[in-house]
Amino acid sequence: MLSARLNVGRGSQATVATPSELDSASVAADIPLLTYGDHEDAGISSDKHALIIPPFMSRGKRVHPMPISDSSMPFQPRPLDPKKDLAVYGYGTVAWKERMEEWKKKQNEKLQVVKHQGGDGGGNYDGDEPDDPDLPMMDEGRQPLWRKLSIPSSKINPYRMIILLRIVILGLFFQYRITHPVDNAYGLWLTSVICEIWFAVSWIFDQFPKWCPVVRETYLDRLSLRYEKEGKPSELADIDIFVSTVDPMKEPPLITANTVLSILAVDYPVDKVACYVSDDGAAMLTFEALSETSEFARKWVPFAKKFNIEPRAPEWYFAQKVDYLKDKVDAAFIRERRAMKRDYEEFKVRINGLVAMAQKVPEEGWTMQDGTPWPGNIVRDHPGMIQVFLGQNGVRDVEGNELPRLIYVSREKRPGFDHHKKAGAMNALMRVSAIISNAPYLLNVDCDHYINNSKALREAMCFMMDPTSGKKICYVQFPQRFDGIDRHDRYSNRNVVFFDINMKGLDGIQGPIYVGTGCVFRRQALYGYDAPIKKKPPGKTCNCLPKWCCCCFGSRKKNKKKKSNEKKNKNKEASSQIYALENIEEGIEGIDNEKSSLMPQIKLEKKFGQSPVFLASTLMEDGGVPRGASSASLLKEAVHVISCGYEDKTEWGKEVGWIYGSVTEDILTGFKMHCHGWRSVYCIPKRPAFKGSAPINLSDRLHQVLRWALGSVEIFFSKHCPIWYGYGCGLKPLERFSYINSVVYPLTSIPLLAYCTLPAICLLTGKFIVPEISNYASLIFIALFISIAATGILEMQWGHVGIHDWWRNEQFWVIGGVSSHMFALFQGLLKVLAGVDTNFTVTSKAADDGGFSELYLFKWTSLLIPPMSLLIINIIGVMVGISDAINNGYDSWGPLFGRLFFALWVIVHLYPFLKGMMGKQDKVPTIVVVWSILLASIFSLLWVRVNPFSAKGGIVLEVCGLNCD
Ligand SMILES: O=c1ccn([C@@H]2O[C@H](COP(=O)(O)OP(=O)(O)O[C@H]3O[C@H](CO)[C@@H](O)[C@H](O)[C@H]3O)[C@@H](O)[C@H]2O)c(=O)[nH]1
Ligand SMILES: [Mn+2]
Repeated sequence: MLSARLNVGRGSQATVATPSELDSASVAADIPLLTYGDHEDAGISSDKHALIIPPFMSRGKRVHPMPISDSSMPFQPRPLDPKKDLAVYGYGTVAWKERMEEWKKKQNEKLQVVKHQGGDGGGNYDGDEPDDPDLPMMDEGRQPLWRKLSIPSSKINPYRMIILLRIVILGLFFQYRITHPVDNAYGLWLTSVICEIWFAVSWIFDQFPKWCPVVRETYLDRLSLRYEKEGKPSELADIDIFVSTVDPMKEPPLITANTVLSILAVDYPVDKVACYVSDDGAAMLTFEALSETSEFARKWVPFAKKFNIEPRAPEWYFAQKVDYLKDKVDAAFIRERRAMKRDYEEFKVRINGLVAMAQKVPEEGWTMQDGTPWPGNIVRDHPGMIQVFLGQNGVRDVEGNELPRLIYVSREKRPGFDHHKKAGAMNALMRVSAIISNAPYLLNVDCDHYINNSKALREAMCFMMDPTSGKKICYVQFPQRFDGIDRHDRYSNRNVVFFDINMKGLDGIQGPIYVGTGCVFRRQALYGYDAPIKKKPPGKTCNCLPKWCCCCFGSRKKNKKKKSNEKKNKNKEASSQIYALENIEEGIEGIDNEKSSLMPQIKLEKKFGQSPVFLASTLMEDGGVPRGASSASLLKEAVHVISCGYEDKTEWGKEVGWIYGSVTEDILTGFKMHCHGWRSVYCIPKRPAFKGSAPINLSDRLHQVLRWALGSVEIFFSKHCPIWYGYGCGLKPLERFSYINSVVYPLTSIPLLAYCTLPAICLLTGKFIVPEISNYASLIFIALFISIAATGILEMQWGHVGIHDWWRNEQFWVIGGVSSHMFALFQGLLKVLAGVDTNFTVTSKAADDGGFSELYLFKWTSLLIPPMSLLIINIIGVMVGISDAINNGYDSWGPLFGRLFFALWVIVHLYPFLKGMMGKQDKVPTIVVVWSILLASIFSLLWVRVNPFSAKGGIVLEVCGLNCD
């Protein structure tokens, strides 16, 4: 039996025993399983073996040496990277080549008559993107890695025309509305006009960011030609991938495991991928499941790569049907697929076994295999934990190939500290990854968002690594796509209108907003730096000009920096010198404002916190791990940077990393970057890059929308409100419009609620919000109606959105508006006025996908009251109106028509809600009925009292009585 040492905080050490099946031959000594504790602990360095964190398999079939080597050796965690190491030996080669390529490209561009196809009204917002589709270049590898496709002018120009027309019509409409008050229903008229003005304003904010939509096309083959030259190691950049998970009960480990497997099997050089899993729940279940996953990955990854399968998340892969007869699949594949399926099934059984075991927590908490208690037993009060499950040196898959790294991280939690939910978790991962792998790019995904297109990372790299435009890009956002949504998408979970229309529009301005998952970042952009200033036109040779001019060649700067790093390859103590030198260089080269002022170490510490290793890593724009630090200190450092107090008095969450202060940390984080002048890019590969799950029952969906809206309200009331924040910085006006739209939309719930109540009031009182309509007025109304429909239709056309998706979106806009958004508004106000904290209710991700039983699941929530009440009073209104008309004869049908139309508009929008309420059993839960009838009847009675419509009052109650049982 082998025992492994556990690094414990507060000076003690414990030993963890792993099962006896451990292959002892592969391990020479005690190996720590899990690193945790606080920074002050010096225990690590006292034990030589503790310097080695093994990527181990807890059920222990194999133990592998750790990529972080012994302290006596210079720290060298990865094999030579040709791009970086070339820089060390002869800096000239790469940079020179790039310059040549750039020069040639520009020459070619000059020769070309640049055709601007279609819709240049919006034109090219940022000058130097490669816009020309077909430069006849000789070498495919030198061509741009992507190009922008404008929407054909035949589609976009009519769209713009209609928008302008709609503005004119709106103007006429308001002129009429304001000059024609309704004398006998002044209140109704005023309310409706105020609502309409609000709708018009919010329409403007929503509409204009869609003025110039673009889509983009990537060229993966060119990326490959450029950076993966034959016979040479790949020059693609490293990527650290972050997976966040918090509650293994709501986020089943099998789902997280699938996401992790899809990451480990991604089509990218293995030594350039590191997967970090953040466990905010400090759950031993997650830990154990990950351990199983790393073992299963050794079979899964080679299989997935060998047969080039898609998607590389086994659950979803095996859910696909393969027609063995149709596609002439080869026998080896069939055999191996079958075997793999069996293996996966066994894996699932093991995971489910773990889940079953985790259902009942033992009284004394969880115990690890050696009998020591699991450090995360108290979820709110536990040390930081790090475990490297897979590393690169020595960890092999069953075919003997290397695997990407897999690292479990659970940041320290102590009572009395604000952990900042997901944003805090992401920031902790950012620091750990900076110390362990420090890739220049990061990808973050929710635990349920697996990689559906194994080339997704390459897609992102086409933008990020593009020599001309890449440097300005802070992130590449992919649309969120979903599995397991009912065919009708009843609650508009797919969000197609947002992902296929709004986001494409934003891509034509300054880039899509960040949506929290499926997004590849430039690490430097997350560090709160400004975007690089626009390059000077090439042609000037840098060689003959003073050094400060060299900012036109970022690559040179970096290589220089590498060089200086290389030389000072000593140890941590010498690192302060590195900063000084780095900073001098930065200062001279003046690449960005913040770094340009000589930034002494103290200043850096104030910004990033007190970790010399981390500070050093931030200065390496090209990534890579600072040399000269011992692995002991790195290990200590990694645990140190995930400690609770680390962010105290730093800029984390304020200017650096994921930004705090809102449960929708995503909007805020992206917003900050755009304010720093960065541009983002929207990438929609043909095969969706990522797929996730969405809440499919009504209550969960409403709660999700509530959280989003609450996040927006939080931003609205914060200093980061886009209405006031960040003028005079890099944020473009139309981009600002969109951010304003994304934080004010919950306010629309108030006028929306009023507007949905109006038709019922009108029907009950026999009054209306418009006076007797003239011909002119009806013309305007019809024109407005048509222009609204036309913008919708044209939008659907250029966005390739179906009418069904569009309609669902409209419906859910009303449903969510009158329930979730309104509650969010009040919760947000409570937070501002009374300091009541908001919490992040995680949505449950269903582990089994069959049958949509979830769809019909009914969970009571007060969110259901307002839409239900609206529905009831409008139905009552319609009945009263009709019976009234029947009583009063033919004449009263004319005026009734407008009111009925208005009420039916509300009812059809709320229809999916009604269906959701019915559940499967066609029965509305009693509590909802009671509440809604109560509200609706109080309301109706009030109206009966208030106005002399009393003759029909009896009918109100009668109808109600008939209707409601
Ligand atoms: O304290 C927390 C709370 C949540 N999460 C993670 O945050 C992610 C998103 O949670 P989920 O409940 O799935 O929220 P959704 O509404 O589905 O998520 C969308 O909206 C969120 C903002 O509200 C974004 O953070 C997400 O990336 C985006 O997919 C999950 O991976 C969680 O594990 C944490 O890591 N720590
Ligand atoms: Mn989710």
